[in-house]
Amino acid sequence: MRPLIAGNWKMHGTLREAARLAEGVREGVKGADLLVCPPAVHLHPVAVVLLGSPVAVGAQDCHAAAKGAHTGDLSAEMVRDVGATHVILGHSERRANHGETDADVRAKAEAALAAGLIPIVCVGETEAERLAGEAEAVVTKQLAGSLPDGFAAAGGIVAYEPVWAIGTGRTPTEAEVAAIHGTMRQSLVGRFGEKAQGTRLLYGGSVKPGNAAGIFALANVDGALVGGASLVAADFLAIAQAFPV
Ligand SMILES: O=C[C@H](O)COP(=O)(O)O
Repeated sequence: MRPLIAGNWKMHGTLREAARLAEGVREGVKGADLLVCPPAVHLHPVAVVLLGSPVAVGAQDCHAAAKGAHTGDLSAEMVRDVGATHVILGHSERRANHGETDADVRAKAEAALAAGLIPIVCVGETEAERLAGEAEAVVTKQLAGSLPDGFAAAGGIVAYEPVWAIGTGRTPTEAEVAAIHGTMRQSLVGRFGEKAQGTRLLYGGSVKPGNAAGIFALANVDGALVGGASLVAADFLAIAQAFPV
């Protein structure tokens, strides 16, 4: 399957910096499918910069409701309307900072699918859970609770992001990544059937140009969700180039 390299810009940058970063990615794209996920206020201008290019645009969150009295929130339809095709859901920063549960993430993913957006649902264990030997159980439970029926058929994407690897420069060993991704594939195929063999499983957490090739060579790793390194166009593009195509 074609790899997807997604950049999560989180809460960084001015409008001018977002536009320049998008231009840099647009100028260097080749090979893998690329996606950039700017802050919500930059979604539309970044989508305009990337119009007609192979680089897709995604949001970092959306509300579960189609509309209503939800001050400060954005519906999946609004996100779609301004040019996004994807939405990251259930990132550990939202689970931790906004108390999002698996049920919340599932409801948001349902809203995303209804609006024609491809959800990228994030799962991952904390360091304490990893040390307790619970990583695979935690991830399996998060997948079961966070993914709606129809997720695989609609092209939904899963990102495995161990919480302790995000922004820390630390990563699991390649064997640990391969083990979790294999478990996720099994779990998805068990629930959704053979079509889940085609579900993209991204790895996220301190992916850099220097470690991308080793991670991408692993079975059941179909791309990456990149944070810090996606804020520098050359680094993001170098990560994309590391995928064996
Ligand atoms: O969504 C992206 C992840 O949280 C990874 O962030 P990072 O590459 O800065 O570790």
